[in-house]
Formats: sequence, C-alpha cells, structure tokens
Amino acid sequence: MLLRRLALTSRAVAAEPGRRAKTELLADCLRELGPAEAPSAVALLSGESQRLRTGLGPAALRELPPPAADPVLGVRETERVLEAIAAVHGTGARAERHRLLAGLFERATEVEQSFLRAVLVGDLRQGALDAVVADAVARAAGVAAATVRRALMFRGSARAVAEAALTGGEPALATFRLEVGRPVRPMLAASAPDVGAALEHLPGPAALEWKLDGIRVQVHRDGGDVGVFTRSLDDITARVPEVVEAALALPVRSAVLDGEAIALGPDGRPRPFQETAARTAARRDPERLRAEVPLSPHFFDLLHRDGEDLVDRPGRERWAALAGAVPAGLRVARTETGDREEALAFFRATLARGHEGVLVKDPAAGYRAGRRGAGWIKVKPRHTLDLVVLAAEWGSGRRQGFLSNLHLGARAGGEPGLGPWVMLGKTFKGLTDETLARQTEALLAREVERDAWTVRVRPELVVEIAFDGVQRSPRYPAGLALRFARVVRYRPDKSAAEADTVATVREIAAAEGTAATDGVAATDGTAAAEGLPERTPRRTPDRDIPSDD
Ligand SMILES: Nc1ncnc2c1ncn2[C@@H]1O[C@H](COP(=O)(O)OP(=O)(O)OP(=O)(O)O)[C@@H](O)[C@H]1O
Repeated sequence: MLLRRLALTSRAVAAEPGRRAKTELLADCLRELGPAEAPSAVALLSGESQRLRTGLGPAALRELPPPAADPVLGVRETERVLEAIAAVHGTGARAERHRLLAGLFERATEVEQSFLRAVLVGDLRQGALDAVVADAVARAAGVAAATVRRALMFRGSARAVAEAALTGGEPALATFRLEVGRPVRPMLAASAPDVGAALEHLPGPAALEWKLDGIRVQVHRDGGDVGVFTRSLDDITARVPEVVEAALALPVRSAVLDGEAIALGPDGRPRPFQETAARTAARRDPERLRAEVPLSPHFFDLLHRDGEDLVDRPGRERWAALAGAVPAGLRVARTETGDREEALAFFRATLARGHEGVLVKDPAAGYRAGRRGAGWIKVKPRHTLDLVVLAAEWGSGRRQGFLSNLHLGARAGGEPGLGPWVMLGKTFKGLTDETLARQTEALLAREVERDAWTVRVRPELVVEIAFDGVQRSPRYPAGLALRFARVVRYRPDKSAAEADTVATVREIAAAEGTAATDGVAATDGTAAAEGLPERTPRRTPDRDIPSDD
C-alpha cells in the first residue's frame, strides 16, 4: 500500500478535532493496510518514530530533493529505509544518512514529503497521538481498546502490539504480560487544583500519599538480579547502587516495585530536586556521588511478588502486599480517608515536611499505564504546567548571546480552531546561568527559523513552569495567558506529546474563578486564592508578558 494513503490520513487526522473521528479515520487506514503493513504505519505514527529518527537536523531536511510527481513509495518500504538510516554509524555516517534520506525524498510526493518531515522531527501534530493510535489499532483488529492498552503497558513497542492485535487478536495480545526484568509503562496521575476537588473525583474514601519530588524508579528484582528503570523506561541500575541494595535486602524472591528515589537531608526533608536529578543523570562514579548525596528509595506500589502478578488487584490489596514486602521506612507515608478536613490536614502536614504535594488515589483501582481513568490524582500547592518551548528570544545585557525569553506552548489537545501548539506566555524567569547556557545550546540544535530577535524551534523541549494564575488575554490564541510564569526546571524525561493541554489550563482558570467563593484554594494556601486578574487587576497584560527587550 502506498505511503500516500497514510500521509493523507495523517493530514486528515490532524485536521479533525474529535477524538472518536480521528480514531475512525486511522482505523480505516490500518484496515486497508492490513496486518503486513499496518504495524509499519503504527511505528511511523507513534512515538516509535523516535527510534526511526535519522539524527539529521533541520538544515539537512532543507537540502532534500523536490517532490516526485507520482506516488510510488510503500509504507513498509519507508519504515525500512528509516530504520536503515538510523542504523548508520561510524565515520561518514552523516553523509551516508543524508544520501539514503535524499533517495527516499526523491521518490516521495509533496504530501508524502511533508508527512516524512513530521515523522522525522517528531511533529505529527495529531494530539494525544499514542492514545488515538492504540484505539485505532483496537478498532481495526476488532478487539477491546483496553486489551491493546494493557499490552502496550507491558511492552513499550506499539509496532509489536499492533502486529499481535492484527494477526492474532485477543489471544495474541493476552500473551503480553508483566515480565520481571522488562519495565512496564508507568501509571500516571491526573491533577486537581485542590484536595477537595480530587476527593470529588473519586467514588469512595481515598488514599492520600506523600508526593515526593524525586525521580520515579521502577525496580525489578529476580533473585539476585536487580534492574532500576526511570519514568521513561531508561535503565539507571548502575547509577543508583543504594536502590539496588535496598531491593536485594527485601524478603522476596522476585518483585516489581514502583516508587520514587530522593535525596533527603539529615532532618528527613528533601534536598533540592537538582541534587537528586544530578545523581540519576550522572553516568560516572556512582559510589563517590552516593557518598556525597545518598538517595533513598520510597516505594508506593507493588506490581509483582514471588511469581504472582498484582497489576489487576485493587490499590488497597497492592498496598497491603507492599507493606508485607517492604519495611515502613522504605514506603511513602499514606492515609485513607473520605473526610475532607482529615485529607486537608494530611495535605498540610505533608507540605510542612517539605514535600511537593499529595497523591490522592482510588483504593479500588487497578494499576493502569498512563493517565487514563484518573485512579491517581495529584494535588500541589502551587500551579505548575509542563509546557513546550516553541521559540526563544535573544537576551540582552548580561544575557546577551544567550537564548533567554522562552515562548511557552501547551498542546491544543484537539481543540478546534487552534494550531497543534497554543502559546500561553513567555518567561525568562527562574533560569540560572548554567540553564541559560544549556538551553541556548539545546534550542539552537532544534532551530527551525529565525529573525533578528527570535529563534523558532522544533517543539521538543518540555519545561516545567510555575505561575501564579491564569488571566484572560486577547493577545494569545486561546484567550488565556499565564501570570508570573517562571521556569522550575527542564523535564528531559518527558516528550512533547506528554505536555499539558489547553484544557488543563482552562480547568485551572475555572477553578480560580470559584476559589474565592468555596474557600478551598484559600485554605490550601494556593496562589489560586488570589482570583482571576480581571477581578483583582494587579498588572497590565502587557507588563505581565515579560520580555528581555
Ligand atoms: N506517592 C506517590 N505515588 C505516585 N507517584 C508519586 C508519589 N510520590 C511522588 N510521585 C511522583 O509523582 C508523579 C505523579 O505525577 P505524574 O504522573 O503527573 O508525573 P509527572 O508529570 O512526572 O509529575 P510531576 O511533574 O508533577 O512530578 C509520578 O510520576 C512520581 O514520579
């Protein structure tokens, strides 16, 4: 089947706002492609295109041959060429990669070329694409979406899951199981503006746990073998010997644990996040670094113990199993309550100990990859969003020569009338000199175009932004802008597809609108208690959008 079919579908999916309609369009295309070629299409569309990246920058993409008049490229063939390009290494690799890519582009029509460019820079503008692809695979294969998602949780490769679904249906998908030693996609949390709102989302009493601001660790132990994996499933076993030792000391033969590793001070309060991050990022000298900044693991879930899978068990049972396998000092603090006042007291006590916030969890929910289902809800005292850097302005004065003022975008998430990325504001606040230098380098590597002041970049870098509120602003595409935005940190463990959506920002704005009347935000001490700016104007919109100029 011609690549043209997939490229046109991809374009139609991007233009279609409705999630269900997106899924239909893609499912039709996958059905037509059939079991032999649909897995290649899934690999091209999904995050796996990462694996197919050629390592060639935008300059190389500009120097490619003009489009062919007639479509000749096949889907499988295209995947093979991209795989071959990604596999080229050693001296002369750059030239060889470029030669292969030029050969591919030479044979691609205009619509195919633009699809390929999007695949290569990871910019397939389709919003929540992984979820749409998973649902479309289910539909094309005639299996339940939950079965596909479950298989994806156990096996990162969407291609492998698509192949199994389309050739062997439910029975083939059922063979994807938790395997000790192979990391599973982690369960993630939705967020709520305050504890009361989080409790309302859950059917009955909730469990509240400390939200530790460390690094997510998934620990697999099989006898004397231990593997430690991050949120993005990178293997960091060699960097965290103390986590390995803690796992080996547990009274189990095999286990899969989920938790957070964090550097704590002698008083038990968290040390600055950067210290934990530096530990898990450093490849060298783990023993020396360990002596300087020891990490302690704190587990909050148990997915497997001694041959028994617990993934589908309710949270309460998994927690009981965890308590039976892991000593209290290595577990996160937790309470169960349906009472709002009690929950608030736990939240305040957690913050008083220096932690970031709480996780409000449904004790009846199974462990499910991703954010779907909202069995876990996080509540933090301040607003933060994970946004994508769309462009940056050159700094002035002390920051001359550095890209400083960041243009911040949320995912449109399929909202009609908006592009794929929705700009919400700019900031140069919160950047240390070191971050400034690093971000300049990282942004220039992603340059798409520039004028005298601004460099527009590929939307790939995710940055965590704190802000004081959301204000109405006709100058921004969603009619909303962030107040007093500042950089908390870059999030190299997140991809742009995981950035927050405009819908989340609208929810925050809506919650702020009610904060002054229901009083919850005020008692939590959140900035939201200040209310929307048009009710309590403090600065003009112009001055709220800081610029280095
Ligand atoms: N008790 C806990 N239960 C679950 N996750 C926890 C807990 N304590 C800390 N965490 C961390 O909080 C995260 C939950 O929030 P989420 O799933 O949204 O991930 P995130 O986007 O990395 O969150 P954030 O940026 O707010 O830390 C987990 O990924 C984990 O790293």
